[in-house]
Amino acid sequence: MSAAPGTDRAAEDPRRTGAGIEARRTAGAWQTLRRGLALAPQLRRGLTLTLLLAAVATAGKLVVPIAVQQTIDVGLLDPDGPRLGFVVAATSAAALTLAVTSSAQYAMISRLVRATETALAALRVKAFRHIHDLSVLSQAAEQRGSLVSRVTSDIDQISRFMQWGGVIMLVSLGQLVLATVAMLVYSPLLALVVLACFAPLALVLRWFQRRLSAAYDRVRRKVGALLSAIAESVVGASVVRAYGIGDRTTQRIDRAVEEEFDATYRAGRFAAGMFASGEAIAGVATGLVIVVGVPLGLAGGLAPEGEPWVGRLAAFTFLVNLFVQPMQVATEVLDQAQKAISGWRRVIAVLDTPPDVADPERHPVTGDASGGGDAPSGTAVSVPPGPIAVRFDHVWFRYPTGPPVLRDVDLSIAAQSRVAIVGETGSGKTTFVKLLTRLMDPTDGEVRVNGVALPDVGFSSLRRRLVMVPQDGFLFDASIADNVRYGRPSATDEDVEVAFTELGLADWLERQSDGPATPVGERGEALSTGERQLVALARAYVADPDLLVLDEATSAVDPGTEVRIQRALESVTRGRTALSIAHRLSTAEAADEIVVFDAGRIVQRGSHDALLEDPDGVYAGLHASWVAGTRAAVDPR
Ligand SMILES: Nc1ncnc2c1ncn2[C@@H]1O[C@H](COP(=O)(O)OP(=O)(O)OP(=O)(O)O)[C@@H](O)[C@H]1O
Repeated sequence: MSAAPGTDRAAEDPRRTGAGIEARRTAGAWQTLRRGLALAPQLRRGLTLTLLLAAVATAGKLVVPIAVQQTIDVGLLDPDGPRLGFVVAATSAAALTLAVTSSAQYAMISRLVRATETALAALRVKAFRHIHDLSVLSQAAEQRGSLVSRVTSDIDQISRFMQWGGVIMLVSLGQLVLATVAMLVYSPLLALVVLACFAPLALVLRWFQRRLSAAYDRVRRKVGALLSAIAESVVGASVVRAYGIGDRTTQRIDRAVEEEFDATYRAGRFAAGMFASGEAIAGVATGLVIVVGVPLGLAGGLAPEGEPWVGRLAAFTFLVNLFVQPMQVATEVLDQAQKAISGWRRVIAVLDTPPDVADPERHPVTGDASGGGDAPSGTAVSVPPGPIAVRFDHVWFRYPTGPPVLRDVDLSIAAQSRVAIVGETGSGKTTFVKLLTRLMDPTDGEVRVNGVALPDVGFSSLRRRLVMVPQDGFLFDASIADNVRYGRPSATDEDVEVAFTELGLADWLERQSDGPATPVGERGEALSTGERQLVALARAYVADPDLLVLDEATSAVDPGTEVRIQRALESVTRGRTALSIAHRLSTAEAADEIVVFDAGRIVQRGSHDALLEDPDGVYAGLHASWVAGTRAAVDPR
């Protein structure tokens, strides 16, 4: 053996370890935003025009206060009497400006929505494809499920911020600056009064926002708990009924509903408090503006000597409102910005995790499995045509968390031979076939098909020529025919029926209520375990691979179905290289060769009869227990 078998390339890769992912999660906000923008270039497209429109929309906010001031001071309170012509001109100009700025706002928001949705849709596709590629080694199926939901909610968070928070942030900031400048121009003293009122509000809002943020976190946790309580009770409905634990399950759901209600109500109260205090302080500030402004105006402190000041005071009350709005939303927007940045961080961390098993068609085999590279590399090859021969060249494998489970497996399998893989539970059989079908890559050594190393083979060629029928033969919630078509999407109804006939299952198919169109239910629940296997075999048959890998189901089926499965297996493996993980004596007996695994090593190889000649061998032991098991099944006494 050339390299230390305990060295797991995947597990040692710093990009894939927990520490590596954690480091990326704590990357700085600026760095994260830059990476985020690089990953979603559509966000930057046309951004200059969008920002310009935002500036126009924000400037428009000053139209009303200025129009009010001009109408009163210049139009109505002119020393020579009201100038109605000016009032009409001023209000018309204001209306026109408002129409322009509202259109600018509409255009800005729709541009922003289009840019973010396009970018985030592309990001979603990229992230989900990548999660799919992360495959079996580092994650169990459930972990992948939670990764999918995490990425979904992270991207939603980013989208919410980009479309709502981002706009508000831009407009609010501009609004705050404009309102402050306008107030300072009209009256620096009154402006100071307003600023003094809002200083404590900033503190109050910060306090509310902290609590609100914690309260919303709690709501999210409670919603999660509620969903999992409901999902568990639905998925495990049969166990709940079988053990009569319906009451306990209902109580758990009731409790979860109550806690979710409490959390939401509490968060709602904080939000109400936050907005109410903003409104209250705006009211106080407006009151103070009047209280301080009127004497100030009367004393000539609001306008130059001889000029009217009432309009300025009225305009001030509008400016206070313009000033308070950004203050009210600022903390919430900042909170959203934080969440969006941490969402970006997590999505980037997922995208930066190199796939355990990279498709050379999509991820170049240059050692740079950066995860983002979708460019065709041109290095992918196809499995050479003809029947498939397999070579395991001193293969070692260990899962990231444990000791080696395959040890120096060195094996050649001739094309078109039928091989049964046998061994005690946990001896490494499933791991062996996962390496053959490239669900995982060896820690050390190499697997080749027709002389080509598996990592060089493009997935499209690999999946066409090598098919694995897993133990549970997963069925989708569709008809029997549609499930079979997953093996070859172009298969016609006739092809499907021919497949069942060829496998000796025509009579079974006919007996189904609606023939090939019979729905199988969720996960195939409307069929028995054995029947699900029959459909899975028909699916493998229409896929017409050159190498078929079967993980035989361990669950017992009735003798009639057992005979059908054996017959179907016999047909489906004919003329192909076939490897079966055999849990049944009959499968082992029918094989051309049996490979016996024990504690990760191949300990015996040969035909059934030859292997039985060694009474102390592992195979003889397995055989004895099969025979005993079969006898017990026939005669349960
Ligand atoms: N995802 C995993 N992570 C860590 N260890 C694993 C994982 N999958 C399997 N193992 C371990 O690898 C060893 C071999 O497992 P494998 O599933 O290949 O055995 P098997 O011979 O197919 O068993 P069975 O007949 O029960 O299916 C076992 O010790 C198992 O605990």
